[in-house]
Amino acid sequence: MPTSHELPLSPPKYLQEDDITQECRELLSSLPKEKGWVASHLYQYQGFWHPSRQLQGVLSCQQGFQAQDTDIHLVTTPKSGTTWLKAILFALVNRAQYPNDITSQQQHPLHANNPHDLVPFLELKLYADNHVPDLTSFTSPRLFSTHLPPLSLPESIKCSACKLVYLCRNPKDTFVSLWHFTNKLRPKDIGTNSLEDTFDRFCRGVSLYGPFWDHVLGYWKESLENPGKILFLKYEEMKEKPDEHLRRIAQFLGYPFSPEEEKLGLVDEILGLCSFDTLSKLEVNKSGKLLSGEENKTFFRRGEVGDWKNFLSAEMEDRLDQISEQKLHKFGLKF
Ligand SMILES: Nc1ncnc2c1ncn2[C@@H]1O[C@H](COP(=O)(O)OS(=O)(=O)O)[C@@H](OP(=O)(O)O)[C@H]1O
Repeated sequence: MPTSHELPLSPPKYLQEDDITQECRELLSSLPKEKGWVASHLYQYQGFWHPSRQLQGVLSCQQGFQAQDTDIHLVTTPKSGTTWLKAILFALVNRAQYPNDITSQQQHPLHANNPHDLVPFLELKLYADNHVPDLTSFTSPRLFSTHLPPLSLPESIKCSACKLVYLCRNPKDTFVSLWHFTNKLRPKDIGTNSLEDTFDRFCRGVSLYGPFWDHVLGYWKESLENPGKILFLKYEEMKEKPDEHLRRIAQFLGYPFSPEEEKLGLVDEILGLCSFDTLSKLEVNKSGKLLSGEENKTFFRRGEVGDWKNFLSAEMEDRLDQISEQKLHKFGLKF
């Protein structure tokens, strides 16, 4: 018998693929399947690619989640700045609750909690592992997050008056960020994915919640049709004029800054608290972990626009530009 210290460590939750229901198992066996970036496989469900554990969360939240009219949902493509916008939305919406803490920036919940713990993903946290979450402790407005494409959102999100803030990022930086992130999540003994191989899969749409272009286009069209429900944002624009965008988000959500708050410099306070520099240096984000096993530090890498230039060849750049042109330009969407 091995002693406890000789037992192999169980893999982090995001790599566990057994904890799924019979219903999900049957569904998986009927779906198109490709090699995964981190977990063994990705499955194509409702047109988008998911690892099995994630798909279980998708099914559970589609079946169980009941939206409320006052809910706020942050919807993003993976690696588009979700962590940043989670922090911003949390600080914005809860600013009356922590007024002095924003100013002193000492006791604010963002100092002790990773943004993913404050604004949980529906399918990756709350409904993961076929869990039925108790949401009674969430006070209005409830803040949730998801990477789901429009078609896969729980019906009640589509039907209720809740608001959606959508964030995406140019596909080149998105891919480079995703490549680094998924390589960090892979167990050491299986090694890293090559840039070329994963690039090809990204271009073919076979990536987490991919095809990237279908995701972005779906929400772009929805936001044009229903601008009061969906606010469409780009990481690059947020980086360029963060204060302007924070005011836009506040207005859209019905939490505009008052003249007094403007005078107090609250916009800059929130942006400072949620900046890459501040968040990435906090102890919780240097050494903490999410319940699902990802280390908090994996969500902070460089936080810049244009880092793709350090990784992609001219041919890769061309290929991504061509796909974007072909798929997005005729709809008036450019990166
Ligand atoms: N505060 C802040 N400001 C600006 N940018 C930030 C911030 N926090 C995280 N990041 C950068 O966002 C990238 C991670 O994307 P996500 O947070 O969307 O990841 S995830 O989808 O939630 O896994 C990743 O981008 P890259 O650095 O290009 O990899 C992070 O570094």
